[in-house]
Amino acid sequence: MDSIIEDVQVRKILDSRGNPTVEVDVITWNGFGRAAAPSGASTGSREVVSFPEGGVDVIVSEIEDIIASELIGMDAEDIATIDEVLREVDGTDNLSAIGGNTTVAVSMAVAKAAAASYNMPLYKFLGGNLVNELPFPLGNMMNGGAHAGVNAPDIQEFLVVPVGAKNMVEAVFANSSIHKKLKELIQTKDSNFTGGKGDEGGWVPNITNDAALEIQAQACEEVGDELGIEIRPSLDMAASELWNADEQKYIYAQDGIKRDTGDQIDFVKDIIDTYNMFYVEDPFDESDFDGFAQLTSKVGDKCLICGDDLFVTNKEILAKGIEMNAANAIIIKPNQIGSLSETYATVKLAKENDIVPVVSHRSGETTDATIAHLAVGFGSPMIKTGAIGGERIAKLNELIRIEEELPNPKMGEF
Ligand SMILES: O=C(O)[C@@H](CO)OP(=O)(O)O
Ligand SMILES: [Mg+2]
Repeated sequence: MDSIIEDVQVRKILDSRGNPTVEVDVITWNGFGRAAAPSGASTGSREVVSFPEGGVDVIVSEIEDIIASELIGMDAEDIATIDEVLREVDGTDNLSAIGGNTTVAVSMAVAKAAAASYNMPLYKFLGGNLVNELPFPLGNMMNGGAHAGVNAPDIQEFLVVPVGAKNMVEAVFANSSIHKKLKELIQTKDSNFTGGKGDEGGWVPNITNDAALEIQAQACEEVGDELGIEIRPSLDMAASELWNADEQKYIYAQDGIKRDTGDQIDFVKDIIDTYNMFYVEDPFDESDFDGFAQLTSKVGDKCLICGDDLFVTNKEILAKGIEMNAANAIIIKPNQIGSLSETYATVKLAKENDIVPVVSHRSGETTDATIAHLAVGFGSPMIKTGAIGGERIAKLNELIRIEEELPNPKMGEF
């Protein structure tokens, strides 16, 4: 009774890039849940479609009523059934009729309303009373590729993980210290640096990939020494954006270099060895399971090789990756698959097969902090959600609050 849905409301709001997105309110007899959907820039081709034709306006003017009439009277606790109803309402495989961003925002708002109906935080509603692990923040420090301008490095994201942090507060502030340190270090390499930032709050320097890798490592070492904790460099190469299918090469425009798959394997392996990388995401094109598998077999014992565009949070595609030993980590973005229950199914399969699930933001975000709760509730040892900027700190600060609430908090285990 407490969690019976009484109303569903959809509105158009801004995302961090100034684009429209959907926010959904779900009202139950005794609760209320609100969630907003993010948007990607370097999207995987097998992701569900974010918005229907006509965009957010059509969702508000036409789809809201259809969803509300289906969901009113249902029990918000029954998330999986509600997610099925949303898929039925849509009727397509890729959610193009009502949009994966619509379904995911409804799905997350339903879960939050169910939790609120019983006066519970979402992480506890999803994970139970015994969850006590917090995710290490994978923080974005410098941006290139599709998240930055023409003169930036080709590698999309230069990230760090404060693997030695003993708690969330220490981890979050270690990342912000690295961010500050990098501003100084960029200035030594790029005298025209304006302090400009990319879509996720990382700096956008006009320097080569090599120079960026060097100062990333230097910042980790210097700040790590100052704070007395180990901080490791990481990357999201978003290599689908670099792959030219006609030439069968990865194009590094900033460096004027083209690499075939063999060169790319050597290049990435060399970076991992040289800089002691903790984590490398999407080092190959989204269709190249074989390239992923080759790299994972070479370095998977010492580095997380993570599939984002490769797996698009899709359980069936992950199953193929598991069979091929393509990766040992997976990015978890609810709006790639369109619902909370399908997101959970993918996380579960990953964990059962020792694949590290990394709950993640998108490059276009809102101040919605739901993914902080998903990371804790699903027991994800790492969360990728930037380092600074309002829409990024919304999640990090929520994790600080969750740490304070937990009776026995500890950092996650890999
Ligand atoms: O590639 C990525 O991992 C993400 C988030 O960092 O970017 P986007 O949301 O543009 O896909
Ligand atoms: Mg990625």
